Amino acid sequence: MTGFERNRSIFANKDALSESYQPDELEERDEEIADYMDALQPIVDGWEPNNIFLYGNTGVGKTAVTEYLLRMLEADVEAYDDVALSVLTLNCNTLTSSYQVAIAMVNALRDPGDELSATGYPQQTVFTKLYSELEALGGTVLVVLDEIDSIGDRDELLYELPRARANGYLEQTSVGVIGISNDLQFRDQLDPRVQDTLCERELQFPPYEAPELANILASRAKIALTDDACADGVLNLCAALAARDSGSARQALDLLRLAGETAESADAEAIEEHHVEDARHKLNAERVEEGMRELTVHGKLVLLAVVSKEAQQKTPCRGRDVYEEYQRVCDSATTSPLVQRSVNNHLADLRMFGILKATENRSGSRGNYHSYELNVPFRSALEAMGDALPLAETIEQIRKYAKRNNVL
Ligand SMILES: Nc1ncnc2c1ncn2[C@@H]1O[C@H](COP(=O)(O)OP(=O)(O)OP(=O)(O)O)[C@@H](O)[C@H]1O
Repeated sequence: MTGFERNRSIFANKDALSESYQPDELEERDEEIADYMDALQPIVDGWEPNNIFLYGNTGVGKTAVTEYLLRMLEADVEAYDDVALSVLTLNCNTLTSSYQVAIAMVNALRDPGDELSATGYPQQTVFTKLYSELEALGGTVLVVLDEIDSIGDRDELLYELPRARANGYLEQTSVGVIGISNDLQFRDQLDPRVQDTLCERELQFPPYEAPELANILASRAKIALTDDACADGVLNLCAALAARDSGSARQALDLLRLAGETAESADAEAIEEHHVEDARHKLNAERVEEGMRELTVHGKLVLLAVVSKEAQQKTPCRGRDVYEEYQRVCDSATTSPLVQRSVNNHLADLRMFGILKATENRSGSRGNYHSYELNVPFRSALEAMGDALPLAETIEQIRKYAKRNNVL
């Protein structure tokens, strides 16, 4: 066995393709940056900050542009003695109510050891503690709430925080909230009063198109890859695939990184288009597997029933056939089955997640019904279920059927 040896044939700085990397320059967002700067301008002028709501699909640069502009803003306001700016950034992805967000804000502002516990206070008490932490800061405080939609409809803080000064809770401090979301419906679901304050300035980031993604990739590849590490057409292919699927720069960068890793482990001298294709398959499979692992136990058992029907080459099949198979699967898992209506709900969810495909059939006077089949590769579904369910024997049986029927 040979030992470890540094490999720098493809990557010069692989970290430049990672999620945590902060690029010095942002490509293709000049217009959005200009609007964003305009919305932040009152802070530099010494006035009350705007509240800003920023939305757009995943991976379109909302966080990257926000971090870039706030770094710039913090540096530039140093020139003005009458502006004291503090920025408090919070990712709300695990915080599902105003209460939890307020606790997290207080704790981010307090010294270690002096934090609030996560439960046990009336909400208004937590808000009062938050106001006193904010008041102690003085000046302008920008509160950035990324993934703000996680807060759901328990959104009182989003109403109260921007009005804290007007309502007399703060005297020395002005608060501006920047809410960031990739849930396009969140804004519309907000209480109209919250909408009015929070969405004082709205910025929308559209998905990237292929030529824009190609430029983003080219500027990142200069830092991340060695010279000649990319065959002609590779960056354009990554850009085209990501543009067609999501318009996400994250997806384009992930594709390039994974294609580079594939090329590296094959000892290739450069990344070729077929490495990108391999990377795309791997990323798709990972995405589906992640989705499948997050299902509830019965969601997984319903999916396993469809996998089993597929192994027997009996798909597309009707809901009631899936239900019979599901009852057998529950039997082998020694789990009590749900009623058919609940299984139908699971089938609808699996379809919504893109794991199953359903075709509508007409059956004359008895109305329409759906036929279900897998919408993901059989092998990925079987492997994900193998990892997620303690049903080795049943899964082995399904694998045997699948082999016999050339499904696997
Ligand atoms: N215009 C750009 N120029 C350079 N890199 C970019 C640009 N836009 C996005 N990126 C890069 O793409 C990745 C994803 O961007 P970012 O995290 O800002 O997306 P997002 O819109 O906040 O997504 P999400 O809603 O999923 O959090 C990051 O690595 C970021 O550096």
